[in-house]
Amino acid sequence: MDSDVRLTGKEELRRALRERRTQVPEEAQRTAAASLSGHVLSWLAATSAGESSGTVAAYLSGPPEPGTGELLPALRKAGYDVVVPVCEPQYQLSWVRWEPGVELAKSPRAPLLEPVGRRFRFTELGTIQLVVVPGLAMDAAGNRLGQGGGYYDRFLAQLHAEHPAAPAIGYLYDEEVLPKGSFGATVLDMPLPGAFTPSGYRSAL
Ligand SMILES: Nc1nc2c(c(=O)[nH]1)N(C=O)[C@@H](CNc1ccc(C(=O)N[C@@H](CCC(=O)O)C(=O)O)cc1)CN2
Ligand SMILES: Nc1ncnc2c1ncn2[C@@H]1O[C@H](COP(=O)(O)OP(=O)(O)OP(=O)(O)O)[C@@H](O)[C@H]1O
Repeated sequence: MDSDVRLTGKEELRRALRERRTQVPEEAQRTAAASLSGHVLSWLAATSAGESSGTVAAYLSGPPEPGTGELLPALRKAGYDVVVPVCEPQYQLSWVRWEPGVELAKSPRAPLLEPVGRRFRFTELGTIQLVVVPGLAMDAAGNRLGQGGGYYDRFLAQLHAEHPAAPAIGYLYDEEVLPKGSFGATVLDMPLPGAFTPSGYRSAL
């Protein structure tokens, strides 16, 4: 993970970041996923004053994303309801409850697996303690570079309008927290307050 990422156009930057993720050795992937999971659980324990209830909206990672395979069962074990996104038409997300062993099916809209089961709008989920947001990078101002669908920008705009207090935090490798201005942001981009990384929670400026 020590190769430089050239700071050029968004598409080229996405390609370089995806490529760098594919270079992370398996052992380092496992260690990173375990650290990330631990930081999310510690953050939740610290912010919810020991009350492990409510919903965490996370996602099912696919290679080469930082793994959530350890995080999701740890969240359930700690007492949270866990939901993961399903891609709907017009780049909307709905949410399905995740449990260990839940049946998965290939999304018709994205190269991803999604749980089979009842779909909820986020407004039906009760208290959202945390949204764990996927992405390829965050800059120091909290701007997020995602996969390019705009699913999370739309969702986070709706979430912010209805539940302004619900925290939405990135889930990245350390090297993906980039200097401010590393990529262009528009008014539609929803800045994050910070990101979980294997070394800990990294707050945006
Ligand atoms: N694990 C994970 N789940 C996630 C996301 C993510 O980043 N990671 N998403 C974060 O947003 C959403 C899906 N994001 C997507 C972003 C772009 C495209 C995309 O480029 N689709 C192409 C067709 C791709 C194909 O079928 O090969 C397109 O719409 O033209 C698809 C999904 C919801 N679930
Ligand atoms: N709130 C919104 N309403 C309508 N269109 C939006 C909104 N947010 C983003 N878009 C559009 O979605 C497209 C993709 O946006 P962008 O490149 O920022 O995606 P991304 O954040 O990388 O992707 P994702 O959120 O899926 O990870 C752009 O055309 C953008 O204009």
